[in-house]
Amino acid sequence: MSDAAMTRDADKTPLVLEGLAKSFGGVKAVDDVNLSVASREIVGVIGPNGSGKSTLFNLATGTLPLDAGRVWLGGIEVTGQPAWRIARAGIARTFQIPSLFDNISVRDNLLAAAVEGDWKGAPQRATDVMEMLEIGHVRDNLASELSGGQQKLLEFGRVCMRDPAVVLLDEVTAGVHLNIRRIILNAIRKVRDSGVTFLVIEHDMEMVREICDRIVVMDAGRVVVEGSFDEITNNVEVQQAYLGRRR
Ligand SMILES: Nc1ncnc2c1ncn2[C@@H]1O[C@H](COP(=O)(O)OP(=O)(O)OP(=O)(O)O)[C@@H](O)[C@H]1O
Repeated sequence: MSDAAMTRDADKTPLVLEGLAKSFGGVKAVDDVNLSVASREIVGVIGPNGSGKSTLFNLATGTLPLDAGRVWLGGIEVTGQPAWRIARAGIARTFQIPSLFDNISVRDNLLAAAVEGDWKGAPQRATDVMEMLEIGHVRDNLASELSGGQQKLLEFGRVCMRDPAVVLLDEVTAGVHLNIRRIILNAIRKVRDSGVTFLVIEHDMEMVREICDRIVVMDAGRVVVEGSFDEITNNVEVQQAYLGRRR
């Protein structure tokens, strides 16, 4: 961590986003978003296409530079730091399209993720992760030989190998077979129970209902509503956001 890093001893909240903002030309992709995610909480981020969900993830992980705002991980400010350094501070993410090493095996993909994160006990952890995600039978296959769903499992496995405190999942179950969806849901719960905090972008409302403790709804770059599944599904503003009507 650089000298510029600041600590907030009183607040070890795993993830705090304060006033995040990002515009592309005239489009306010993320517009003054504030969000705290508590330890072991699974928070869902939903909203129509183009509402700013992926941009929010890119800002939180340092993949995109912020126009304004601050990011805190476990009480340590990481605002403005490069993505690799923010990753080392304990945040890991998946992408809508898995980013794997195509030409090495499943097991080596997992081990490579540990090299980037925490190598301690990596070979055993890789075995445990493959068992949890039910991909042990393809351990020696190249990543490029996997089905789309297996690639999603492997990407989630790579996140687990980094031993993060906070995980950001970007539509991790989109387009996968029901069986793979079940494996991912169970794995998320198991990893959460081990002490990890999740922020998940999800279009699958059934998954949101099953797994999220709290849901934030984005529309046009802003958080419009926050609450439980029942609260947000009964909310008029949410219905307006999804139907595309503006106040
Ligand atoms: N690199 C970029 N350059 C220009 N505009 C961008 C860029 N990335 C995002 N945008 C715009 O910012 C807005 C928010 O996009 P973003 O991808 O964050 O939304 P999203 O909620 O993740 O959408 P989806 O559900 O379709 O993935 C959109 O208007 C989008 O066109």
